[in-house]
Amino acid sequence: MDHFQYCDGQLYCEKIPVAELAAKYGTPLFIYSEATLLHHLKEIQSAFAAVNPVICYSVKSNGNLSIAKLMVDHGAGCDVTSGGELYRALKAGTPGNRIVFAGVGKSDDEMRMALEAGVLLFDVESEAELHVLGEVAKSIGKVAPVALRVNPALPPKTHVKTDTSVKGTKFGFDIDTVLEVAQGVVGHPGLSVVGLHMHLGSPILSSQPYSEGSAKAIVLIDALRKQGHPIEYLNMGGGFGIHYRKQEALPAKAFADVILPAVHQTGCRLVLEPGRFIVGNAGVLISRVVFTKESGGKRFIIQDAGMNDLIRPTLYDSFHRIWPVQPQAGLPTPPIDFESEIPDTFAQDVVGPVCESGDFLAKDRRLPLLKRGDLICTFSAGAYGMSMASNYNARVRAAEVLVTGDTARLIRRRETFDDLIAPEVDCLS
Ligand SMILES: Cc1ncc(COP(=O)(O)O)c(C=O)c1O
Ligand SMILES: N[C@@H](CCCC[NH3+])C(=O)O
Repeated sequence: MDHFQYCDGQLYCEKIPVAELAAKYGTPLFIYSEATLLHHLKEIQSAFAAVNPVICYSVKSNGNLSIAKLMVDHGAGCDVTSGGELYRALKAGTPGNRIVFAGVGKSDDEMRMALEAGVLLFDVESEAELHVLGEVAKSIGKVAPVALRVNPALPPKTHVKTDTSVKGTKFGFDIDTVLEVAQGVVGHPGLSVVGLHMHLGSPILSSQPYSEGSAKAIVLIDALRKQGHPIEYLNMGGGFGIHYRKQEALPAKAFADVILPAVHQTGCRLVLEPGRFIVGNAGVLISRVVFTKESGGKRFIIQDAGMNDLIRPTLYDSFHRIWPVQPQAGLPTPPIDFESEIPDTFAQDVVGPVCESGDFLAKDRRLPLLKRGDLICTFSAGAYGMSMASNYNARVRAAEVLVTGDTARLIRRRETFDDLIAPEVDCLS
C-alpha cells in the first residue's frame, strides 16, 4: 500500500499534488508519505505481534531525524552502524535500550559512545572486535551486551554487492568458528554474550533464506547456552524486499511465518532491523527535465536528479519505476507494467547532469516523449536515496518533504553553495 497515486491526470502524495510541492520546494526533491511509512511499520509490528519484537528501524536506509523520530514515536527503536547514525538515533529520541549497533569496523570512540548510551546490543562481527569491545567496556566500568553476528553461509539471494550472508563476505563470524570464539569469552568481565545476530542481505524477495538462517540460529543458540552464555535475543536483521518493478515483494507475514518458530523454540526476544521495507516505497524522487536530446541512435532525457541523489541504478543496476508527474492526456497512469510495450512510449535513457557515463536513473526505458520543464517521478526512492546521496560535482543535496494528509513539511532544506564549503578550513587565508 502506498499513498502515491494518480488522480485526474497527475500524481499525488496523499492529498497533495506533487507538482505543487515541486513548485514550492524546487527539484530534485524527495517526498515522503507519513501514512505509507506508518503503514509499513505497522505491517511488521502486526506480523510479528505474537512475540512482541524489538523493531529497530535501520537508520542507514533513511536517517532523516523526522523519519527516525516518527518511527520511535510509533514504538520502534533504531539499528545503527556508525557513531553518526547513533548520534542521529539519540537525537531522534531513541532510548538507548532500543538501539542495536552493527558494523564490522566500530572504533573505540564509537564503542564508548554506544556503551555510554546503554545500547541494547552490539552486533559484534569478529574476534578482534569482541576483544577490543571487552577492553573498552572494562576501562569505563561497563559490561557490553553482545549479539554475535554470524554469517550463515547461505546461497546467493540478492545483488552480489548487498548479499551479506554468502561465504566470504566481510560480515559476521564464520559459522564454523563462532562457537570456538564464544567459548573463549565465557565469563569475560567486560562482555555479556546475550544474543545471536544475522543480517542476510538486502533486498530479499524470498522467505527461504530466513527459514534456513533461523534453523541455523536455533542450533547455535542451544550451543551457546550450553557454553554458559545467557542468550536472550535473536536478532534476524533486516533485508525484507519491496516492490521496485511490480508486485514482486512478500508481505511481512511471509517472513514472520518462517522466523517465529525459531523465536518460540528458543524462547528468545526477537529483534528485527528493517529499513527498506518501511521507507523504500514511502518516498519518491521528483526531478525536472532540463533538456532532451538524441545522440548515437539513442534518446536521452536529461533531468536535474543525478547519481549523487540516487546512486542505486549506477551502483547496482537497480530498477526504479519512472513516470511523468503530469502525463499527457491519453497516456496510462501507474500502476503500469513497466516492462511491457507501453503505447506512445519510446526507449530512452533517463540521465542526470553529473560528469559520468554511469550517471543514470534508467536505461532504455519506455517513456513518453517529454519536454524541458516536465516533472518526472522516480518511485521507490525512500530507502538508500538521500542516505547515500553525495555532493559529487559540487552538487547540493536535495530537499526532503514529509507529507501528512493535506499538510507538507520541509524536513531537510536544500543545501546551499555555502554548505558545500563550510567544513573546509584554512583555505582562503
Ligand atoms: C546489519 C544490517 N541491518 C539492517 C539492514 C537494513 O536492511 P534493509 O533496509 O534491507 O531492511 C542492513 C542493510 O542491509 C544491515 O546491514
Ligand atoms: N544500499 C543498498 C543496500 C545495502 C544496505 C546496507 N547493508 C541499497 O540501496 O539497496
